Amino acid sequence: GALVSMAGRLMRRWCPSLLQDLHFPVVQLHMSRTAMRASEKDFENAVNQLKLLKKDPGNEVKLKLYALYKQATEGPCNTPKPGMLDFINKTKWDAWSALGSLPKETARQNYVDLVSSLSPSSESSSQIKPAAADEKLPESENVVVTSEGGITKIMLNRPTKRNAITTSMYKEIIHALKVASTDNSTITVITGSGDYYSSGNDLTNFTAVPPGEIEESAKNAGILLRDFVNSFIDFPKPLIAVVNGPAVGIVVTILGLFDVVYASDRATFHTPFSELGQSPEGCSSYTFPKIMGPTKAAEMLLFGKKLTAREACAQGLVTEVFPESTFQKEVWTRLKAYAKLPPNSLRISKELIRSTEKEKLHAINAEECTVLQGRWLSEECMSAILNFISRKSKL
Ligand SMILES: CCCCC/C=C/C(=O)SCCNC(=O)CCNC(=O)[C@H](O)C(C)(C)COP(=O)(O)OP(=O)(O)OC[C@H]1O[C@@H](n2cnc3c(N)ncnc32)[C@H](O)[C@@H]1OP(=O)(O)O
Repeated sequence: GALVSMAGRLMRRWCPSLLQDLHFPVVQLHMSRTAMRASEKDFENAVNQLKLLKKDPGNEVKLKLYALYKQATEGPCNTPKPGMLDFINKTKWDAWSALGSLPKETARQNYVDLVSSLSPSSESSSQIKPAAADEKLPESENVVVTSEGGITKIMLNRPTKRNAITTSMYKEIIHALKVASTDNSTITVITGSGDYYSSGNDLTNFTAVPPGEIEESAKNAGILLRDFVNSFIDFPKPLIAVVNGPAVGIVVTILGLFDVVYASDRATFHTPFSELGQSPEGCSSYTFPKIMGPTKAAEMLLFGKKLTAREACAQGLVTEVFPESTFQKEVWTRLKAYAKLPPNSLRISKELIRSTEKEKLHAINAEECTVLQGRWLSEECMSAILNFISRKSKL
């Protein structure tokens, strides 16, 4: 005990030197610039962007940046572990080593994402604006965004297609979340219009691709998916899913990134990835086993077991189930009360609950997108999608 407390005191005393030390990667990166590939341009920009930060991001973030930088430029940590009393180098070594075999490309991307989350626009939005008159946000036909009474509601509005999400809808949702993260609202809600919550990815997203552009298109879809999921990982306010009906694919997998999930007893939860020749996304390969245990998660993610709302609630994926007849009334009454809570307190509490996982989630998201990109080019996936289009298969 005495040794630990002495170590703590020394660590606190040595903190300034830890901070200085962590600037090291920036310098080293510039020395090795010529060795970079074109795809590393973003990484280089991120390093430059970091130097423009006005606010010190704190030791914890600097340590993460250090570890990601080392992983991105040198790969997994295989240097000898510094001695017990070499606190600073041991802390840095631990952070780098904790990234395990994270691919260099993923580390680079995570570094870029982390720096972008620290950018001046994020800095200035760390405080919620004082309450002002309720405002109407720009609307599109398929993603309808409204803001009223402290609640920003993002509604998937393509009921004739079971609210399947098109490429432009992904972009609209990303934009809506970005706006909601700094608007006057206290909480943000995602829901669907009509009978379905959403049937997930619009399977025709992949069918309008000219031959010869398939790989490029899979790459772009991977980037879009990564950005989409990142916007949920980073969303700073309480995020609530109001699952009004059946939910399929991506809209189910990202539920692990929501703070609260309310479901009608008519809702079902289905992740048919194997059937589609695909693999899990939305960080579900990590969040589902964590939420429901590995064997229940495997039944859903590997074998596409469809859960009823009550089963999903018993597994911890859903917070509470309401009878369809009173679903909207009960849920919205509750949400209106929650939206009256102090917004800054909610945001700070969410940060406490979620911050320790953020970096890991970004890494998992990047990895899942890389794997999926490969899956989309596979024979298994292409024929599953063609089967759906030609109506030979329905879930
Ligand atoms: C950036 C890329 C990210 C990729 C990662 C995401 C992965 C996923 O989300 S995987 C999950 C994909 N979703 C599906 O596989 C669902 C496919 N849909 C169905 O199986 C069924 O449509 C149903 C069970 C959801 C509903 O069945 P039913 O009530 O009988 O309705 P219909 O099948 O007649 O559908 C009505 C209408 O809607 C169209 N539609 C439904 N879902 C989709 C979809 N996911 N993609 C494209 N279109 C969809 C369906 O084609 C019908 O259209 P019309 O024939 O024009 O009426």
